[in-house]
Amino acid sequence: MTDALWSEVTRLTEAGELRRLSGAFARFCASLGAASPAVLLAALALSEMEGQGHSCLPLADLAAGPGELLGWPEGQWQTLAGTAGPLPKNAKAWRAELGACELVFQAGEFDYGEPLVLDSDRLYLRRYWRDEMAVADAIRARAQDTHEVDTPEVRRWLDLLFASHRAAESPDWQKLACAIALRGSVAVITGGPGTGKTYTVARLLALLLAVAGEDAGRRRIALAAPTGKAAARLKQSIDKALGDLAQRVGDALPLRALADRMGAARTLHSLLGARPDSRAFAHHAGNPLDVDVLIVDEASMVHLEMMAALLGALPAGATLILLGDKDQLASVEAGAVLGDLCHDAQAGNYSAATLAYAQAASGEAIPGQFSGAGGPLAQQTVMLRHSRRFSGPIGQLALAVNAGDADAADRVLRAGDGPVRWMENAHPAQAVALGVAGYRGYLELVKAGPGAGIHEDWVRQVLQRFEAFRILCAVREGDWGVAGLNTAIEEKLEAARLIRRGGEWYVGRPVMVTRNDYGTRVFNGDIGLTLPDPERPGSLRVYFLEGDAVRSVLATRLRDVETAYAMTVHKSQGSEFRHTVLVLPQDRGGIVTRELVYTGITRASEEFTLITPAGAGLAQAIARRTHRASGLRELLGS
Ligand SMILES: Nc1ncnc2c1ncn2[C@@H]1O[C@H](COP(=O)(O)OP(=O)(O)OP(=O)(O)O)[C@@H](O)[C@H]1O
Repeated sequence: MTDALWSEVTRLTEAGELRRLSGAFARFCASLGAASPAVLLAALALSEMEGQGHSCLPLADLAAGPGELLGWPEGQWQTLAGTAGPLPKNAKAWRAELGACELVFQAGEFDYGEPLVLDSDRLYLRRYWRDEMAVADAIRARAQDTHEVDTPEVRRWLDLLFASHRAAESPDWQKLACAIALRGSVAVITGGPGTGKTYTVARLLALLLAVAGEDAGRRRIALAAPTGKAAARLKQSIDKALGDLAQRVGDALPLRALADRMGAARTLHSLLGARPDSRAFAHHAGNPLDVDVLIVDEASMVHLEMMAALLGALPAGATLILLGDKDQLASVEAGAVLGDLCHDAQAGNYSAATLAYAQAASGEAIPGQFSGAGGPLAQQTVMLRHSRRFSGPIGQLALAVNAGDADAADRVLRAGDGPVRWMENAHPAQAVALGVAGYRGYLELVKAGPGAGIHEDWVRQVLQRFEAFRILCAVREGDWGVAGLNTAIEEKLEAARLIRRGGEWYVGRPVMVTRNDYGTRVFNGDIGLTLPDPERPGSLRVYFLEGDAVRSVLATRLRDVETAYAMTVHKSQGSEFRHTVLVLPQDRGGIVTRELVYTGITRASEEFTLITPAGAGLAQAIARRTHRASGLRELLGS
């Protein structure tokens, strides 16, 4: 009876329409025991959903046909579903069908370790269900764990710490964020670029120190981020903010000692103790992290499994502060954790108790429009709403895109002066020419060599110049994608005699690491430049910049890398470039979304160029939201 289904699965797999893994998973389910073709079809769809970052398959989507959600061509789901015989007609009927199957675990039943889990009206792969439950339970428990605060004392400190400026917004959400974070064991501070997340968190650290009294010197504070670059950036900005603050508060608080004691910011992988060839980390509930306060930046990049591992490894008494921009693209892997956690961030939905506490502790009154009946996490979440370094045309464009206002975005793009440019109806050659011009600066410095100067200083300068410009793509394949542009840019750079390729590795080649390698300590997403090894003439090393520190690995030791003149917007998260060029492909439906365009724009600090071919459908892209199915919001009770 399942023959028709398997032959359609084979056909779709061979046509590249279906992941090989999904077919294999469905067959694995079939091998475990009696499962109807309908259940096998659901397992197949669930695996495809996972491949696209969804943590579950809502039964309503299954009943309606998840073809659109999966971005499948019209009719493809119907054809596949047709081979599975008559299917349950609605979510309720699917629930009954799946609930009766011995491959499906339901809460309350004896757990045989079935591969599929049905929770409420969502179907999960067991691993994602376990992670989602773990994240929801841990966050809920932490959000409810608020403690008594000496509000007059906190107010005095906040007035001192925020004394040097007039708030750019009313109420002063930065001050409120400190007060709210102080009382709990979790806080989420979200905001767009330049809204002062790190500025705020530096003051929060000072506040924690101030109220810790005699314990202050013993508080262990750790900084972390999903990538090495983001971690280095976090440390740099916190150090700077603490340094500025120290100058002002003088001896009132030992802030310099605090900065020294914090040590370097680490990647989440390294903080948790990632081990080669294992998904398990050295730190977990049985061997928790040795921290009192953990600050995680760029939290939008943290996927579900990582968040579950992080929360599992955090001691109960420690405080977790998550920083990030909820409107950026979600993590590459499954989940949209920050987005889910920030469900109430825009509206606030603060309870009367939160409003009263926040006013007493900060002196700031949260306007009535932000009051509501949000769950426990909403009470511990603050959105910073005013950007300080992003107010010009780039900021206006980002705001317009984020608000879904295609007309406003169009106006900024067409103004045609200043730092924003739109090359419309363009040809890929124009993106290539821009690339050659943009990369010329660092390649000329490479050609000039270190001269009589210090090799490391030259390397740092070259890397900094390379970091000033980047081409970002929405897709990997095709003339408008990473692969096509990298090839074309390399050819043109060679023709312009800016590079000389003798083989795969050549002087000046920028590379991106595509897989974690614990042996060489390079991680997925790290970007480095290939330059001569000063110790061994004729051999090449790849140099990575982390903050101001330079690290290098012998080029031949790097296995999983790709050339990185152009890279995907996804991989650019956590980085910022002086001039960012965003290349969008022809609209093929589904790929280019509002979050992708917003993330691309917000990578630019001084100059932004958009390049689109005819028929790019920018307005449609801005209207299209990324949707990731997940049960986290419901599980959190918000
Ligand atoms: N209340 C404030 N008063 C004065 N300057 C501020 C204030 N808040 C932020 N700034 C300044 O604005 C700039 C951006 O702040 P910050 O780096 O903390 O933002 P961010 O939200 O962390 O940005 P990103 O998302 O890019 O990391 C910094 O130069 C910071 O010193």
